[in-house]
Amino acid sequence: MALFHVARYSGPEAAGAEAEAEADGRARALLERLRCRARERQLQKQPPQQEPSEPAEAAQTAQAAGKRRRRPRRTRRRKSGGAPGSPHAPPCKRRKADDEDEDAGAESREEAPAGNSVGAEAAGSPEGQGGPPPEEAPGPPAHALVLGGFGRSKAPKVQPFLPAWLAEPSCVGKNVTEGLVSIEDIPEVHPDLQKRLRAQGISSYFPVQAAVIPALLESTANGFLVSRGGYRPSDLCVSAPTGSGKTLAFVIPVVQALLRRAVCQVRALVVLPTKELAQQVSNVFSVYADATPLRVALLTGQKSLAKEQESLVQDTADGFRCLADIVVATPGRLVDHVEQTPGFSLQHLRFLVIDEADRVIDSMHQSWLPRVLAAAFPSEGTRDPFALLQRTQPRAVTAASVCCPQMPLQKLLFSATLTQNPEKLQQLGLYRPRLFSTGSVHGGPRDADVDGDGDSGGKYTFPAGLTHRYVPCSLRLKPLVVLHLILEMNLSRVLCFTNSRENSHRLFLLVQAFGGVRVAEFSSRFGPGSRKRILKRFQQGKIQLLISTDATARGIDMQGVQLVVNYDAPQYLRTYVHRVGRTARAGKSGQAFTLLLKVQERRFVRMLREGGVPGLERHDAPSELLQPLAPRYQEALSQLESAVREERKQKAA
Ligand SMILES: Nc1ncnc2c1ncn2[C@@H]1O[C@H](COP(=O)(O)OP(=O)(O)OP(=O)(O)O)[C@@H](O)[C@H]1O
Repeated sequence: MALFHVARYSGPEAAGAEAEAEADGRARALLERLRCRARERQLQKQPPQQEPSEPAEAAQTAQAAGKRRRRPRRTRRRKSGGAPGSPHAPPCKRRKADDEDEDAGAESREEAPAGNSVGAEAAGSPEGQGGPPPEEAPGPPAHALVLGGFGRSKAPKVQPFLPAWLAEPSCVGKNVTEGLVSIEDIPEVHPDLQKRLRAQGISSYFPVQAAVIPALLESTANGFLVSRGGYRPSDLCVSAPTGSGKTLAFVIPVVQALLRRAVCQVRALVVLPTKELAQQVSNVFSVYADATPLRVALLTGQKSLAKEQESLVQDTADGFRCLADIVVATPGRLVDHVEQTPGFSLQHLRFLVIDEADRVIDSMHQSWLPRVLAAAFPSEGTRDPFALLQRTQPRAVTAASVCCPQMPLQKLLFSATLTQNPEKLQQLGLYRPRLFSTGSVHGGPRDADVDGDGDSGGKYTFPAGLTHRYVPCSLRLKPLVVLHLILEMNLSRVLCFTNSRENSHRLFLLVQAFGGVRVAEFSSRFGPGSRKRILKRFQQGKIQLLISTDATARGIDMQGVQLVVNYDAPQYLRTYVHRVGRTARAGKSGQAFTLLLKVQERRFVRMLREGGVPGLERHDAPSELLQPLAPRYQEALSQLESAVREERKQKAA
C-alpha cells in the first residue's frame, strides 16, 4: 500500500487545464448533489407504502450523495495546499497549512452550516431556484454528532475528579496566630501531657493540632483494638503549612495512646526521609515520653547497626525482649533492621506515621513500605498460632472477621505539600482515609510542571508571617548580592540554599575569602556527626550564614532563621515551599529572597503565582549599593580560584 501520493508537476498549462477540469468537476458534483437532495425531499413527502423499492433507492442515493459530499473537500484541500510533495509546499508547512485549512473549514462550518453554503451555491442553479430556501434545508438529525470547531474554541480546563475524602477535607485554620485553642479546651489530652506542654512554653494548640489531636485520640478511645463504634480507625492525611506544629499533632496522641500499654512492643513507627529530621522528631518524642515508661529508639545509621540493635531488642533466656515502644527511623535503615535484627518485630504496630509523606512516597521505588507491611502482617505460615491477637490485612468486614480482636494498623501521613494525587496515595493502601487540610480543595498547579511529579493538585498555603521577594541579578553578581543582603540587613541567622553541593562549597569558599561573615556549609560532603554539629552551631547563633543544599530544606526546625535566600532558584514549587518554610515558623515573621537570572524570571514568577504565593515583590540591588563591596569581592574571587586549584591538587594526590 502506498504511504504517499506523489503528484507530478507538469507545468503551468497543465496545471491550469487541470484546475479548469477540477472546477468543472466540482460544479457537476454540486449539481448532482442538489438534485439528489431535491429527490430525497420529494421522497420524504410521499408516503412510504406507495413506493416499496424507494427506501433502498433512497439509501443508495443518500450514500451516493454522501460520497459525493466528501469529494469537494478533497479537491479544496489539493487546491489550497498544492499536491503532496509539490515544491510549492514544504512538508511541515503543508501540514500546518492543512491544519489551518481544516480549522478554518471547521470554524466556517460551525458559523455557517453546510446547508447555507449549499444554499448560496444553489442560488445560481435551476434546482436551487425551485427548491426551498437554504434555511429550510434539513439539518443533521437531532441525535447526530456534529464535529468541528477544534481550532479556535478554547477547550474547557479538565478538572480532576477526586474521591470524596480528598475533595471534601476537614478544614484546618491556616494561620497559627489565629483560632488558637487553649490546652484546657481539649480535656481528652492526659493531664501529664498537658503539664509537659506547658513546661515547653506551649499554652495553646495550633489549628492543625486542635483538629488532629482529638480525632486521633477518639480513634484510640476504646484502647488499641478498635475505635469508637467497634470499627477499624480511619487512616489520616494531614496537609498544613511549614512550621504549623504538625509534629506535636501526632506526638501527643501517639504517646497518650501508648501510655496504657502493659508490655513493651514496637507500637509506633515514625518514618522520615533524612537522619536530621528523624533525630529532631525523636527528640520531641523523648520530651513527651520522658516521664513515662515508654521508650524511644532512633534508627538512622548515625550509630552502628549493632548499637542500634542493642537499643531495640534484648536477647534473654526466655527469648527476645523488645526495648522500644516508639521507633523513629529513616526508610533504608528501617529495612536493614527488619531484615537483620533478630527479634525485631512489627507485629504489634498500632501507628505508622509517615512524616514528609510526599517525599517518602517519592521514594516508594525503594519498596520499604511493602517490607514493613509484610513484617507487620505476617503471612499464614509465619503467624504465631498462640498469639492473642491474630492480625490480618484490612479487608471487607464480615461476621467472621470481627469475631476475634484485631490490632489495627493506623497510617498517619503528614506534610506541608501532601500529594493530592489519588493514584500516588493509593500506593499506601489507606483505609477509609480522612484528610485534614488548610487549603481549599486543591485544583491549582498541575503537579507535573509545578512540582515535577504532577500531583500537588493545588495551591499551597504559606506561613502568614512570610514575605516573598525576588532579586533579578546576573550570574556574576549573585554572591555579591547575597553578601549585600546580609550586611545591609544586618542579619544574624540566614539560611542560603543552592542546587548542588559543589555550588554550596564554592559559595562558602567565596564568602569565607570575602570575610566579615560567620559562614558554614551543610551538604552530603559531611558525615552525620559533622552535620549534627553544624546544625547545632547554627541553632546556637554561632553561624551567621549557613549555605546548604536541599538537605536542610525539609522539616528542620531551626529557631530564629530571619532570612532564607534561594541562591539557586528552586525548580519546583514544592522545593520552594519547604526551603522558605525554614523561616516564619510557629507564627513568627521571616523573609525569603530568590535570586533570579533574567531567563528564570518569567517562569519563576508564574510558578509562584499559580502556586498561591501571596504577593511576590521585586527587590532590586542597585549597583551603587554593590559598588563599595566590589574591590573586596574581586579579591575574594581570586582567592577562590587558588583555593579551588589547591583542592583539585589534593584530590588528585
Ligand atoms: N502549640 C504550639 N505553641 C507554640 N509553639 C509550637 C506549638 N506547636 C509547635 N510549636 C513549635 O512550632 C515549631 C514548628 O513545629 P513543627 O516542627 O512541628 O512544624 P511542622 O508543621 O512540622 O513544620 P514542617 O512542615 O516544616 O516540618 C516548633 O519549634 C515547635 O516547637
